[in-house]
Amino acid sequence: MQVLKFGGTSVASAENIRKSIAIAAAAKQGPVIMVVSALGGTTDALIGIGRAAATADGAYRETLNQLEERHLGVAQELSADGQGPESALVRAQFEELRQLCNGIFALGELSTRTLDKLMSYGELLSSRLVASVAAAQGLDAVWADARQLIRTNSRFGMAEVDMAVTERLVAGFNAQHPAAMWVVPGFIGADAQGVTTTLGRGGSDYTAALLAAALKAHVLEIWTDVSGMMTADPRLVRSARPIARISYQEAMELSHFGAKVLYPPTIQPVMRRGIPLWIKNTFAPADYGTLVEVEPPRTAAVVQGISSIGNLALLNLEGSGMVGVPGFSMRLFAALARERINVVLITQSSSEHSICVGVNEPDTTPAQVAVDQEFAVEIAAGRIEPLRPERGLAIVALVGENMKDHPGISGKLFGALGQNGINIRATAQGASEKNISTVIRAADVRKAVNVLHEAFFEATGKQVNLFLLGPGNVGSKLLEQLAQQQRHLLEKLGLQLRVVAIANSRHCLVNEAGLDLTTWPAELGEAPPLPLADFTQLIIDRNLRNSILVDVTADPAAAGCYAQLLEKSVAVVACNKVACSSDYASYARLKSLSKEFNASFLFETNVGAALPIIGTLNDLTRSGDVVRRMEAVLSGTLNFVFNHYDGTRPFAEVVRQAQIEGYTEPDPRLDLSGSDVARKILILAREAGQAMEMSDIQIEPFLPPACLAGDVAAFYSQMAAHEAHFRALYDAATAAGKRLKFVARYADGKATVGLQQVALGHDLYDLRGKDNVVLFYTDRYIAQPLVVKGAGAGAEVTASGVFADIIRAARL
Ligand SMILES: NC(=O)C1=CN([C@@H]2O[C@H](COP(=O)(O)OP(=O)(O)OC[C@H]3O[C@@H](n4cnc5c(N)ncnc54)[C@H](O)[C@@H]3O)[C@@H](O)[C@H]2O)C=CC1
Ligand SMILES: N[C@@H](CC=O)C(=O)O
Repeated sequence: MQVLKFGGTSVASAENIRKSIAIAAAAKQGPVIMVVSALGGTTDALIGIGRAAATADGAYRETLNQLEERHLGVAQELSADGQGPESALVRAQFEELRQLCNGIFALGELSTRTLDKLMSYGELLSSRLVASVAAAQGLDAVWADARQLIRTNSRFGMAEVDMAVTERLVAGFNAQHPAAMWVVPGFIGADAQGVTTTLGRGGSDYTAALLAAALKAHVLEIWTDVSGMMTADPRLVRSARPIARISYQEAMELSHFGAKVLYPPTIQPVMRRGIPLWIKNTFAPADYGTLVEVEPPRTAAVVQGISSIGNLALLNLEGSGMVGVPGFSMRLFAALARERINVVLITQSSSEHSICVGVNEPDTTPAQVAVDQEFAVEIAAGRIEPLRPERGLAIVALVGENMKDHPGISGKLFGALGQNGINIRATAQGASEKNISTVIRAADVRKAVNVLHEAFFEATGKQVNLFLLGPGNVGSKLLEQLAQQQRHLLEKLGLQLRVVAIANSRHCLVNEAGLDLTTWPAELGEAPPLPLADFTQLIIDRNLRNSILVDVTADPAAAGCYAQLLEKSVAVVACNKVACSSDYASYARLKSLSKEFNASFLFETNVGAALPIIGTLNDLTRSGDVVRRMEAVLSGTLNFVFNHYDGTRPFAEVVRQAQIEGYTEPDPRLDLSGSDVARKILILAREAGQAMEMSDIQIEPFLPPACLAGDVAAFYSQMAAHEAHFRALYDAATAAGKRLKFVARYADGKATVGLQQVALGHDLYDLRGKDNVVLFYTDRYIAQPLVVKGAGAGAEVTASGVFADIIRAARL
């Protein structure tokens, strides 16, 4: 004996009905019971018709005609010569329906009893059609009226089944009709008086389970339009995949919490009898689907699925008067039960100071009224607060029986949500540890489910969403590197980096699915402008998981956006030095926001481009070492200039070459004035633990003041005019057998930057090209410093440093 249930889409057209009959006819373990739903969309249409008729809206007649046309169309297609009994059958059913609706119209009333009768026609029609066609195909098929098989009470709309009577009725029918195939309407039953009832929306699954249990079937198959229960809602998570085998308990948890594939009450009757339940796809019958059974083989999967349900409200009952007083919970739940309000989730703090329950959002106001009435005396006496509802929430839950043997699952769950700025309003976990539920903002559901799916199901492919400001010299190199390394990142690091937005000061290009990193330059030129504030808001509003702002500008305004983003747990990676070298309070605030909101704030390239200078300093201080002194060459531009200037070419020309080769700041006066080096030593001192300000750095300029008096063009012409000054500096150093180096020094909370003649043998003497070097003297590195040295400027290396920070932020 095999019970197969076909859902609304599986019988929505003549073609689908033929497919479904073919599947049932091929069933190996006959006899077969086919339980069918109404043609997709019929039940909603019938409800609409009934409501219209009850409110004297004559339009119900037209809708009824349309519904009849649809059923007649299917019937005609199904009957071989267009003259089969199916059309007459449909007409007869619609004649009854018309009379019923006219009665509703005349009375102006639609009781739950009448609504059940009205809705039953959907399944009565579909099942009669299927039975007739199956018989016409030569199958030994009979139509079995579920109202003579499923006995319920008279709770119309959601009738409860009397299993003992149902089993007797099913056994009696079985004895009288030993046909190879029964076709049964799902969803409906009848009470002791024979009045039609319904089992709740989705109840056809339940009908099938009841019959399977009554007949002790080998298997119950639910044929639907998806290939089984998925690891998450596929409308939310593109990479969701079917779960092959799952326990009854897990299936129950998943179906209760939003996996719409299965009507939750379905599992209980088959579980009681240990009958396997197989969810299959009518449109892809070769797919394995999901097998729900007593004890599925143990796999490595700890979490089987992630479920989500929206439209939730939390009701918070709080007050000191509750502590240690028995009976408060009982009164709360009794008050809700009296209003027939379903409690979806419960949590209570161990202090007993508050109880929090989750209810369906539409129940919020009735719940609030009922509870405030119940506790009116205590509220008036100030012993408890009036009920505080919070709307706009949702539940996201992890489901899996193996969770109970694995520590760290909750930690991973909370960590993944926390890193993405998703605030958890309440949690619930039963002692069985099959389900860990979190209540979050409804607006965060998509992000949360994706983040958790990545954390628990996707060993490779964490999606990271980048928003890039400033595709200039460094930024465009970075985009080039990202494009080249995408495959490597996915294969080796399991990172799927997507650039969602690129903005320069004139245009902004956005694509949530990820921009094409080969065509962006042309597309950006055509893209509309987007003010910086709107760019920041775009990042927040898109609310994408693992979002990172990559600031590759030199703009103070861009740096001004970091705080707002960190507060939303959006990570910030910056080679822009403005934020870390502005006033100490702002720098410290960003560092603390990064900690508080668990979002990386990384800026390794602020000093020495991609050289691991800040990382090394952090490693030293994190392990308890104390930086006493630093000596450094921190300007790639100045090192390049003084390494290349020997009087044979004008000084200004060498500076211009440094700019063309991409070592200078967008404004080269910052390099030549020493300000850029001052910013860098300030950042190092701060990272070493000193609360220093820019005004604490002593800058010893070597440029004649006239060079900095005008704009960049004047800067170049003034340098040319002061060639003799630069020549004299060079000649003096050479005469002393020394080299010119622009040196930064930090010791005892004080720092200086300035041009110096460095003698042969000094650590800074032999520093080539655009290299940087930092010598750290610490409590552990006393006589011999820890030295970091290498290329300290240039678009390629800087971009690679930003890239490394992005990877760090992504892997947090
Ligand atoms: N070149 C180097 O060796 C190193 C550079 N850096 C830093 O890299 C940053 C960028 O330098 P480059 O690429 O050479 O400069 P760049 O001038 O070539 O590029 C800057 C880009 O930022 C854009 N931009 C400016 N304001 C913007 C805004 N409000 N919104 C969006 N885009 C904006 C500009 O349109 C331009 O595309 C600077 O902060 C610099 O200090 C850091 C380490 C080394
Ligand atoms: N302009 C800077 C670039 C890196 O910060 C330099 O020359 O060092």
